[in-house]
Amino acid sequence: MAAPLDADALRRTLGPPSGPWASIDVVTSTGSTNADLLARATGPDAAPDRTVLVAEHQDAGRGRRDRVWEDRAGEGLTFSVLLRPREIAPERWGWAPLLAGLALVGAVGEVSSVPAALKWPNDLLLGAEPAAKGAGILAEVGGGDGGDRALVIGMGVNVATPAADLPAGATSLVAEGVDPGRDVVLVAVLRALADLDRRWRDAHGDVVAAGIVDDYRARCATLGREVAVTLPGDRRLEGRAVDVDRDGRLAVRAPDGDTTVVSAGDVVHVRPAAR
Ligand SMILES: Nc1ncnc2c1ncn2[C@@H]1O[C@H](COP(=O)(O)OP(=O)(O)OP(=O)(O)O)[C@@H](O)[C@H]1O
Ligand SMILES: O=C(O)CCCC[C@@H]1SC[C@@H]2NC(=O)N[C@@H]21
Repeated sequence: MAAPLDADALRRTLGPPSGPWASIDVVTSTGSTNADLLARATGPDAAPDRTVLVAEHQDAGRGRRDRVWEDRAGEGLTFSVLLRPREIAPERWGWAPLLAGLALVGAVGEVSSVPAALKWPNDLLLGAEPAAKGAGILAEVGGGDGGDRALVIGMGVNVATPAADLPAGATSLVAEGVDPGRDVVLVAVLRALADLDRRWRDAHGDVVAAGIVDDYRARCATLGREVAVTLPGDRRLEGRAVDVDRDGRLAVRAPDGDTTVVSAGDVVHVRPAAR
């Protein structure tokens, strides 16, 4: 097992006092860091804007649609951030997982030369083609409808997990031949995410004006590909992924030219279309 993450060292590295992050805590084990921060979204001890919670291990890590997120203590990086972007109307918060994806892809590029790209809506792909899933993102909204509403963005990154311990279809930085250290990856992600969050808030959530949509399109491996999108009720949509729009939705053009736009919250699966 790699060295445990040291919260004091992380705070020091991010600068006084922890850069833009209000607090950074590391726990040895928990169910889910997303669940923990959602529980602290509201109430007398509500977590402040820009709270970070890292777990060495989660025993109930979850992905989209209540899927399981697997990690092995000391090998993966599992953490969540709680944001209260009051400058942005909650209708625009759907960009959160895409923003986090941009932070991940930027951070991996900074700490390694492993090819990294985004699979819309919430996966980071690592390695040469065919790339595999190296990280996943789960964004959830907590708190009430009022001023205590909060965004919780969780990320699971396969850093030091050996290939043999990974679930099918997954990879890790170590499996791709580099071991930058979980602390180094975490600091790079938190710096990148803080920058993107600042740009997002400064633009009041206008991702076009902030240049965030263009950045996302440039890193999105889904665009230009033939995809099969499964929607609730076993509905299926096949065609070429042609755009990610200002609301973070994917536009899919069917062979007959009809274009359908799908939201991240609606999709069950996005897979390469069978040829
Ligand atoms: N450590 C891990 N690394 C990579 N993948 C994981 C890990 N733990 C769980 N998974 C996979 O991630 C899935 C959840 O992610 P998501 O809901 O994005 O589905 P997906 O399989 O990545 O996407 P899609 O079905 O659209 O291809 C889980 O069902 C599981 O298969
Ligand atoms: O691939 C997915 O569907 C998303 C996976 C998200 C996993 C992270 S690990 C930290 C945070 N806590 C959780 O329970 N899930 C997210």
